[in-house]
Order: sequence, then structure tokens, then C-alpha cells
Amino acid sequence: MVAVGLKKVNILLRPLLFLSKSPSSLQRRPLLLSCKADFSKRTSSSLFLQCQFFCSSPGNMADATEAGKMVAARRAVDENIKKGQVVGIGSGSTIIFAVERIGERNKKEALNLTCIPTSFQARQLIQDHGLTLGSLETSPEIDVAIDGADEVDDNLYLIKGGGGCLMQEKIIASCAKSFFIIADTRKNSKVLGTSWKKGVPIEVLPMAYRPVQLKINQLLGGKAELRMASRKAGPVVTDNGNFILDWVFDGAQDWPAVERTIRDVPGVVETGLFLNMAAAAYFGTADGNVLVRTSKQ
Ligand SMILES: O=C(CO)[C@H](O)[C@H](O)COP(=O)(O)O
Repeated sequence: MVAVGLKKVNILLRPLLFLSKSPSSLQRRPLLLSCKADFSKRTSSSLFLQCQFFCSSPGNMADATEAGKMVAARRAVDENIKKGQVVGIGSGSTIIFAVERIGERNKKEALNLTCIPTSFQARQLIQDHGLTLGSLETSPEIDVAIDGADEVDDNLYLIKGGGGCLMQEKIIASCAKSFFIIADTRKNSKVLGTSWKKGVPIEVLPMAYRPVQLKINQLLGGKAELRMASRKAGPVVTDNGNFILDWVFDGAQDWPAVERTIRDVPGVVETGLFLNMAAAAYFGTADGNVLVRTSKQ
């Protein structure tokens, strides 16, 4: 207890343990992310302060990035997820923090959500956190979808698919009344291609990958590279049994035209360009701040 003026203040410490296998995160040195008064828990004799700590090693950029992802994810969940909703759950590393927060709130608030996954990973996350797994077959209309992104530009155009789940992610986003992006601040760019140098992911039918590669190179320049697996010989195979080409481009692009050109090539199943889909993007920084950018439309 700490005395402030005549009031007694309970410090409610809410350690947010970063669950990573990286050795640095296991050192668990807390870094204060934010500290705010919670007036909803105010009683006649006490005022609760909520302090968020992030377990980090000093100077470790990876941990700072994880802290940014976490604050963005928690804020997006708290602002947009409500009782009884059908919720689309994205894929990647940032969405892990969002599902953790949904699970945490579900325990306290009995949210009664139906969660629709965008990948095998999302399916497991939903089940691991005791949430109800649904499908588009039984819930074709989604209230809110939350997902990460590889880069977000000024128009809220996105590159997605760094984790190879772009096709189901796009379907889920397209079925959602509102689609929100969560990311650390590195993903916030004016122009796509500024920080994300791995290109635009394109899901292709395996039998067509060579002609698609050649056609995209002829039509758009740049280079469409077959994504190779890292712990298996051969290419990455998506949850849908397809391959991924990463179209590495140079300079600013007319993204709606690029999207049309790629989609028109037979054998292309989906692109990782998400244009005019996101309602807002939440970008978190290690100090606990979150920048929210909304769609201009
Ligand atoms: O599109 C995705 C997977 O297909 C991810 O959402 C995107 O790659 C961002 O991932 P992370 O949250 O790990 O940065």
C-alpha cells in the first residue's frame, strides 16, 4: 500500500509475461510499459493503479518489438471485442497476444464468442485458450476480425502472408463487418515496400507455379520467387496445399492495378495485397503507446 494524500493506493501489479522460447525473454527483467489509474475499481478508501510490466532484457530490440505487438493487440481486443460476437482470428506472432487477451477476458466476462480461424495455427490458439471454435459453414457472417500484417501503408493497404496464411485470412477478413490490424510500430509505413522487403506473397496452385512466375515477371517486372521451407526440403506448402511465390518489387506501385494483374494470371489462387479492407490499424510501441490509424473512407 502506498499513501497518496489522504487516500491509500493499492498497487495492482499485472505482470504480462512474454511467453517466448528466446533465452533473453527468460531472463525476465521487468520494464514498465504503462501505469494508469483504474477508477472503475475505486473504493471509498482505495484507488487501484494498473501497472503493465513487460519482461525484457535491456537493449533487446526483439523484446521491444514483442512489447509493441502486445500493447497493440490488447488495445484492439479491448476496444472491439464484445459479448456474443463471431470473431475472425488471424495468424502470425502478433495475434497470439490478442488471443491471450481474449482468453483472459473470456474467463472474467464469459464473452460467449464464436471464433473462426484463418489457419491451423489460429485453430490451435482458439482451442488452447478455451474459446469456442466455429467455421464459416455455421457462421458465414463475422462481426469483427483481427489480424497482423507485414506492412501497412498510408491508405491502410496491407501486405499480408509473411506466415503463408493469406488466403484464409483474406476470406475471413472479407466476411467481417469490421477488420482490424494489430502490429508493432515497424509495420507502419507511408509506402508499401519501405520496411517489408520480402515482396508480396501470392498463393498458387502447385502445378502452375512456373508459368505464374514467368507471367508475373513479364507483366510486372521484379521477381516472383518460390518460397522454400526452412526445416523441410522443398517449397512451403500452405494450409490449402498450395505453393507461395513472393513477388519482390522495386519502388512505389499502383496497388489496385498490381492486384488485378496478378489475380488475372491463371493458377493464382490469392494475393497478399489487402486493399480497402482494414477499418483501422493499431501500432504498438515498447513504451506502451498505441497509434490507431483509421481508414480514410
Ligand atoms: O499475414 C500473416 C500470416 O499469413 C501475418 O498476419 C503477418 O505475416 C504478420 O505476422 P506477425 O504478426 O508475426 O508479424
